[in-house]
Amino acid sequence: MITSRSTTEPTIMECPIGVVGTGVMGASLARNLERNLKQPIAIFDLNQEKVDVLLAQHPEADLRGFSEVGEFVGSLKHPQVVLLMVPAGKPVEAALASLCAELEPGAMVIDGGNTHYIETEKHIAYAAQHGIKFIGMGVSGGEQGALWGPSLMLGGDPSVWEALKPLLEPIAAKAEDGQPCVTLVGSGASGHFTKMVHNGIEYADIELISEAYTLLRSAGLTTKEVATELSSWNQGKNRSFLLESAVEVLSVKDPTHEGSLVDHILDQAKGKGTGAWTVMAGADYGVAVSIIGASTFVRSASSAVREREAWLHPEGEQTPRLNVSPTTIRDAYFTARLIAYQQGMSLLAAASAENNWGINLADISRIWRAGCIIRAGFLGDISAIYENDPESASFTATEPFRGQVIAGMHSLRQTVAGASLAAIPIPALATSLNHQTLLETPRLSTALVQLLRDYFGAHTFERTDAAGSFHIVWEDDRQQIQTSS
Ligand SMILES: NC(=O)C1=CN([C@@H]2O[C@H](COP(=O)(O)OP(=O)(O)OC[C@H]3O[C@@H](n4cnc5c(N)ncnc54)[C@H](OP(=O)(O)O)[C@@H]3O)[C@@H](O)[C@H]2O)C=CC1
Ligand SMILES: O=C(CO)[C@H](O)[C@H](O)COP(=O)(O)O
Repeated sequence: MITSRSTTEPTIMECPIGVVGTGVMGASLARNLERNLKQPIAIFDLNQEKVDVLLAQHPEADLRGFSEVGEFVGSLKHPQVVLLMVPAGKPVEAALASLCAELEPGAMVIDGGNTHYIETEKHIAYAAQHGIKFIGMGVSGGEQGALWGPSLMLGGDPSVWEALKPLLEPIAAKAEDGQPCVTLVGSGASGHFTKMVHNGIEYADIELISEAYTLLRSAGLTTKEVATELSSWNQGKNRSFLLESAVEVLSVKDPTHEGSLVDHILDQAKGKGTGAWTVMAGADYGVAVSIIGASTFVRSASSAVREREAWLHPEGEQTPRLNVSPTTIRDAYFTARLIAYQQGMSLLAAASAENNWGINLADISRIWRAGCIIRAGFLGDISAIYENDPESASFTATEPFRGQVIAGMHSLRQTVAGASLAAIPIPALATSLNHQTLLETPRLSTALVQLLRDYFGAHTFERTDAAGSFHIVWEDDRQQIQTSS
């Protein structure tokens, strides 16, 4: 059944793209596509009511609604292009299976949801059996971004990008220089991997801002004053969407009680999985994403209600007093934020090398300049560093960031020390300090780690003065033997 309000005639091969899933993101993206492509857009949802509501609420948009997959597919121009905006997991599998039965070989199915990249690899193989290209595409920007300009991270081959460019560039966010925030980030599942890492950085920055808020409150500022302080931080290259969002949410008064809304919010955060996936990917690829880890586990620890109750401090909710200035907290936050972005970039580089995805970090930082949740004023400078040196080991070790990190480390140290003495938990700031200190330390405690592993498990060790692997015959004469050259 066709439920389009825009036409009484059946829609056959008129739509350049169809959207499956008309929830928060799908509805906004369908409207964005219609507004920018100025062509009818097909929409389909298992929940017919959602389609009807969308059509009723937006009579100005030429959206063609369908309740039957065959008719939905029949409304698409060739090559057929479908954008899936359904929850990850079973809904993607179910939607893909029903589409593969209807679409013609050569069709393209884009999954714009937050699907785990390993699942994406399976979907690519499944669709290929039907001659269909499955494309994992990270979409960031939330509901408003989807409507007015998201950042889009596409994974696939160059022919897919050529075909989809005319559909995606018009709907993507535009950076200050007018460039659209969409690109082919690499092959295979790299689009979804990139979005996952984006969300990992999002977890870290949200936690760092939240810790800075707590510290500023402990330093004696009211919530209103914290909002003003954060607003003063949100300038020039330091500005970011998340800082701007913090200023906005901290300025909201509680609708039912005295004071700020934030004072009446339960201090137990949850997540939908992308932060944890980033931590697991870090472990898989051997990249320290420790700040993202700390930020993910804060949410778990905050929600461990029984354990927290068992340890609750007798002084209850008294705010500890912190003797660190707002300027020092600001510089600590700016420094930790750069270190967190670097961890995400390092993970992208490692996974790309391992999978031959061909991810270009300059392009990724370029398309994160607008539209996405982690957009920030300094991403243009990060992009320039990777443009100049695609193999750069670390943008933070390169100017202008190197000088900023060196200058900011003292503030980060003062802040972490002050918070520790005042018994204020700041896992993300503390982890940033430790991670950066580790990178700057000429000789680490991991020498003893090597030796202990060899002692109990004959895992061998490497030496500073000779190549190859060695083992000590611990239980005998403690001779050193070379196990490989
Ligand atoms: N919300 C956000 O800010 C962002 C979300 N994302 C990701 O985008 C994806 C979609 O998110 P969102 O729009 O928030 O989700 P919603 O739950 O709001 O919308 C999903 C819609 O898809 C429908 N649906 C489920 N299964 C099928 C199917 N097999 N065929 C057709 N329609 C189906 C659902 O119907 P029903 O209601 O009956 O279940 C629902 O209407 C997720 O992967 C999410 O993680 C990405 C970026 C930001
Ligand atoms: O994808 C997004 C933004 O780009 C979502 O906002 C993000 O996934 C929220 O994650 P969580 O609910 O786990 O905090």
